[in-house]
Amino acid sequence: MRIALLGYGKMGRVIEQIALDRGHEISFKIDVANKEDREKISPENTDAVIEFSSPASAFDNLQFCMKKGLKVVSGTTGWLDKKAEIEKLCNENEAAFFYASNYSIGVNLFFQLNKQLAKLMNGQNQYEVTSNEIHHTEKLDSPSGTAITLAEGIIEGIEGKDSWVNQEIAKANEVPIWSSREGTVPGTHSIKYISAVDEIEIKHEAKSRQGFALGAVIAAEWIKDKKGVLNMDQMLGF
Ligand SMILES: NC(=O)C1=CN([C@@H]2O[C@H](COP(=O)(O)OP(=O)(O)OC[C@H]3O[C@@H](n4cnc5c(N)ncnc54)[C@H](OP(=O)(O)O)[C@@H]3O)[C@@H](O)[C@H]2O)C=CC1
Ligand SMILES: O=C(O)C1=N[C@H](C(=O)O)C[C@H](O)C1
Repeated sequence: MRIALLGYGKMGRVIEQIALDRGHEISFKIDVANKEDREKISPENTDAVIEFSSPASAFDNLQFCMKKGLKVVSGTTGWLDKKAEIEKLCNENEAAFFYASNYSIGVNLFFQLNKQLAKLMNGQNQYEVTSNEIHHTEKLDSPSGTAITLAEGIIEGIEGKDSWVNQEIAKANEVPIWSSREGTVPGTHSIKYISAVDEIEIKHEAKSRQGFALGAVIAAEWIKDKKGVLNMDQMLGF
C-alpha cells in the first residue's frame, strides 16, 4: 500500500518504520516544514493517509483529506468538538474516515473492560470513581483523548454520571480526570473505584509508542477498500 504520513513527529516516525516493515511504501511525509506539499496527496498516488499532527492543525488537515475523497486514519487528539463536521464531509465526498483516541489493541480491550466494570459498579454507591492519566511533558492536550473515552464509558455505565472534569475534585454527577505530565511516559491510564473499606483499580501502561503505531497501520490496511466513518470497535469486531 502507498501510505501518506500527515504529521511526521514522534508518532509519524514510528508509524513509518512499522509500515515499511510490513511492506508498505510511504508516498508523502508532511510536517510543518513542508506543509504546502500536502496539496500533492491524492487518491491516485496514495491508498491511505495516516494523520497524527497537532490539536491545532488536525481539523484543517482532515477537511483537506475529506474534500479530496481520501481514506484517512486519524489519531490526533484535542480537536474532537469538530468531529461531526469531518464525518459529514466524509459521507458527502465518499471518503473514508477512521478515528480512534487510542490505536493500541490493548487499550481497546481496556476500553471494553472499563465499560463492563462501570456496569457492575452501577448502584454500588459506596464507591467513588476516579481516573488518572500520565503522559510525557511534550503532550499539548489535556486530558488525553484516551482518558475522555474512558470517562465516556463510565458515564454510559453508571446512572447519575453525565459529564467529566479535568480535575481531582468532582461533583457527584461528574467523572474526575486527573492529568499528570512526567518525563517521557508514552501513556498510562488507570480507573479506580474507592470505598471506605477497599479499592478496585484497572490500569493500562504503554511501554512505548509501538502499540499505537501498529494499530494505526493495521487500521490503514483495513480501510483500504472501505468508505464512510469507521472505528476500532468495528475493526476489532466488538
Ligand atoms: N490515537 C492514538 O493512538 C495516539 C494519538 N496521539 C496523538 O497524536 C498527535 C501527535 O502526537 P505526536 O506524534 O506524539 O506529536 P508530535 O508533536 O511529536 O508530532 C506532531 C507532528 O505534527 C506536525 N504538524 C503540526 N502542524 C502540522 C500541519 N499543519 N501539517 C502537518 N504536520 C503538522 C508537528 O510539526 P512541528 O513539530 O514542526 O510542530 C509534529 O512534527 C497528538 O494529538 C497525540 O495526542 C499520540 C499517540 C497515540
Ligand atoms: O499524546 C500522546 O502521546 C498520546 N495521546 C493519545 C491520547 O491523548 O490519549 C494516546 C496515547 O495515550 C498517547
